[in-house]
Amino acid sequence: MATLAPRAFAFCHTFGLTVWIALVEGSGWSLILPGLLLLLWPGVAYVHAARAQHSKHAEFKNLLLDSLLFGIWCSVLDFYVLATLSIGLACFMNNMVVGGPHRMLASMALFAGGALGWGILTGFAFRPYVSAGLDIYQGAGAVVYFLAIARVMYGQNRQIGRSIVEIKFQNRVFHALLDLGVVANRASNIHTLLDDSLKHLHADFPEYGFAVFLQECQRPEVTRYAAVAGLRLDPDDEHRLCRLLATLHEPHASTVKLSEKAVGEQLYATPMAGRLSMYEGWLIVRAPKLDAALERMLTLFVDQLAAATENKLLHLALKKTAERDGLTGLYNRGFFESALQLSIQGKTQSPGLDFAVLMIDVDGLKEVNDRHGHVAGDQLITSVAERLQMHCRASDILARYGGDEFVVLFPSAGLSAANRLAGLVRTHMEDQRCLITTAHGERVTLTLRMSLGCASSTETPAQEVLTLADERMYDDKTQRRKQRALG
Ligand SMILES: Nc1nc2c(ncn2[C@@H]2O[C@H](COP(=O)(O)OP(=O)(O)OP(=O)(O)O)[C@@H](O)[C@H]2O)c(=O)[nH]1
Repeated sequence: MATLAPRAFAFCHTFGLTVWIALVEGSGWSLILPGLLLLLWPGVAYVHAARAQHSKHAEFKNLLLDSLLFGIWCSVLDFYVLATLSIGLACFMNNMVVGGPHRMLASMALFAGGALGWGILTGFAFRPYVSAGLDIYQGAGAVVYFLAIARVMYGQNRQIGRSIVEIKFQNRVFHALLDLGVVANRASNIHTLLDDSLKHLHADFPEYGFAVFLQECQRPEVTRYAAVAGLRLDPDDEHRLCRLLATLHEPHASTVKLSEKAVGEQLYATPMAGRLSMYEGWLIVRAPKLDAALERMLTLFVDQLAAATENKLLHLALKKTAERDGLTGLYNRGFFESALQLSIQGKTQSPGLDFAVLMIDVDGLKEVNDRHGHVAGDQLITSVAERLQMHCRASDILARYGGDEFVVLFPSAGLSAANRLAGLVRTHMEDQRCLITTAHGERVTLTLRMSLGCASSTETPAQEVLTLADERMYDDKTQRRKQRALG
């Protein structure tokens, strides 16, 4: 399509040449009438290329047909030498540009074939020179034609340059989106997810600065999560920005320009607009200006970030429900049993790898429930859980095993670790006072009493460690009951 104008010029110019020669020779309409057919070809070629499924291929074919037609026409014009040279050169060059040496050779063959074929059909006639005026006409036409072709090539080169820039940008966007997916999968919580996502975005697009804020839907003034990368925001700036975003709480569909006065930098905010169930999210970007490409990119990032955050929130909630006890927040029995199975397997595979268990039972919960109600019983359980948690180390697995039973697994420690914790519980919790509020609002002080049982894989086969700890805990309980009865 781009070559329509140069091609139309070339054929019109050749028609002019034909008329000139016809007038000089006096051959009149016998040359001019067939020459008129030449004028039709650029239009036919254009329609052919425009309607073809692959218009580029159709245009390349048209360039080959140009060679054949011009070969015939050079023969018709008795091989007027300047025309033959310039027209032939134009055909070869055009084909070389679009298809390399092979296509140029094909163009040469068609040009020569057209010229020879027509010569054989009509008898060869040679008239290499007509007049100086015609030479000037032909020379000027050739210059205009080659310059017009150069202009077409310049336009196409610029377009290619622009396309390359756009493709590179889209490539970066694509890579950044992939990065976000990987980061989201790896992150163990929302803070890490947002921090790492923004770090990757900033590494992929160092020319922009990014920030993300998740505000509670019901209370937009409360920002629950925030992450920043490549922005110079001090805590005051962050607060100002959060307040500004809270005022934009009405759902926005697209990116909004934020007031420069707020943080001293030109920032744009793209909303996550309903993509998160519990939060209103904003992706902030520092950019010199907002154009269509940047806005498209921000929408993609926001989609990806919102989907990753929502998935992570759901995943964490599910994990919590599956692993944690609803009342105390400690691990539940299911999680403890899976962890215990791993320890048992570990002991089978590496006999030197010991583990230990401590069982803890709160004495008198039934009485608390009966006397003060279940709310008070719940408070007692929660209070014990919190105190136990304080004495456990990060590697200990503390779980609520039953109503008033707690259990601690020491996955890679022996009996001494279990005894150490049992000692701490006896010293710091036994006989401690625990303040609870009954269902009727009365404040009651209870004394904490607990029965304990420790066992380790150095004492009994791995599968029986928990049973042994349980038996020891009941022995302890029986002992304590006897002592209390005596006391
Ligand atoms: N408030 C409350 N009570 C619970 C919960 N789970 C179990 N219980 C109650 O805890 C009591 C446990 O009874 P027992 O095993 O006899 O406990 P205890 O009274 O401490 O007696 P010993 O453990 O034998 O000293 C039962 O009354 C259960 O109904 C809970 O989540 N909240």
